[in-house]
Amino acid sequence: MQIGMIGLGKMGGNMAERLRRGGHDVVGYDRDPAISDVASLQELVDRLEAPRAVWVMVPAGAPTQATIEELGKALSPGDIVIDGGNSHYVDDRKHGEELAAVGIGFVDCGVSGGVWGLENGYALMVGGAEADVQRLMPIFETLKPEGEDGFVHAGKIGAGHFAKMVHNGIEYGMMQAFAEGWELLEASDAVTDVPGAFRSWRRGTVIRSWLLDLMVRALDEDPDLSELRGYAQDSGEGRWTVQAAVDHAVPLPVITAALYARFASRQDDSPAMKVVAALRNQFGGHAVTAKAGEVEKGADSPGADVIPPVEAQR
Ligand SMILES: O=C(O)[C@H](O)[C@@H](O)[C@H](O)[C@H](O)COP(=O)(O)O
Repeated sequence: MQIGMIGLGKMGGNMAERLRRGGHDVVGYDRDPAISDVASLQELVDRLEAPRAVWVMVPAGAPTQATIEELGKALSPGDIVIDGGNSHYVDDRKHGEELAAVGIGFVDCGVSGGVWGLENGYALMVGGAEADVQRLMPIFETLKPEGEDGFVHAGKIGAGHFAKMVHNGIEYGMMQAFAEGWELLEASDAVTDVPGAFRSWRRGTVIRSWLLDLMVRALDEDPDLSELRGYAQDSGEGRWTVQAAVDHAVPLPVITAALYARFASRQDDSPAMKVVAALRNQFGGHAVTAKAGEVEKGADSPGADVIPPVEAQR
């Protein structure tokens, strides 16, 4: 079928390519004229036959909001907008209502698979009215991985991004568990081949998974990850997962800790731990470490209350 794709970056560009390979007629628009098929969003709309389907694949937040507002003015009743970015499900409800007011359908679609999706297919989590989703099935069929799984019509508008948000929360927790296991193996001298241990877990174990495969790939490229800084960004989905958990009073200790570990990774020096050190010094005279890195003496001798690693105690 014919579809417009707005945003031809590493996700939208690859999705447009997968759709073309699947026989669809894709008209792509990007702010970068070098990769765009048309000069403007209006030209994209003019090039599509009504009733149109336009897939928005731009960063969540203000860029998605601005694009949907523009489409609300340029499209006609009966057309459908699909938001395939990592939008907050709360925004979907607002976008759905705004477009419905001018007769335009709206479907939210959480997309997983990253840069591997072009070849492997993208897992799709869709929210919207049954009739709109059915109309878009040829597109979803081409984008999704081959076989039965990799697609869900999760519920009404917002459900697709809600499902993707929870998926990402799980992603945070799983990645953090691999990360902590790796740090412990590296800290101890018990296992002399740490990349080998991870590689061995890819077959037969309970924790074999794509994330484990990617971990092995990263260790193949840089066996002790010495090229990287321990600094992890986040793009919002983990925060929204924790916020939703608070709204529903659902305990989410693992995902919350994984999110906070990312925040901690961005601090060169922890303000909170300064307070802990200062209070230990105040009430117990325990040693503190000065900014320059020298140990300042408290009532204890420096390091007296530091428990040595188990290996050193033997
Ligand atoms: O399923 C996926 O393909 C990923 O989850 C993808 O959507 C993206 O890599 C994350 O959104 C990154 O999220 P953070 O920047 O929050 O780690």
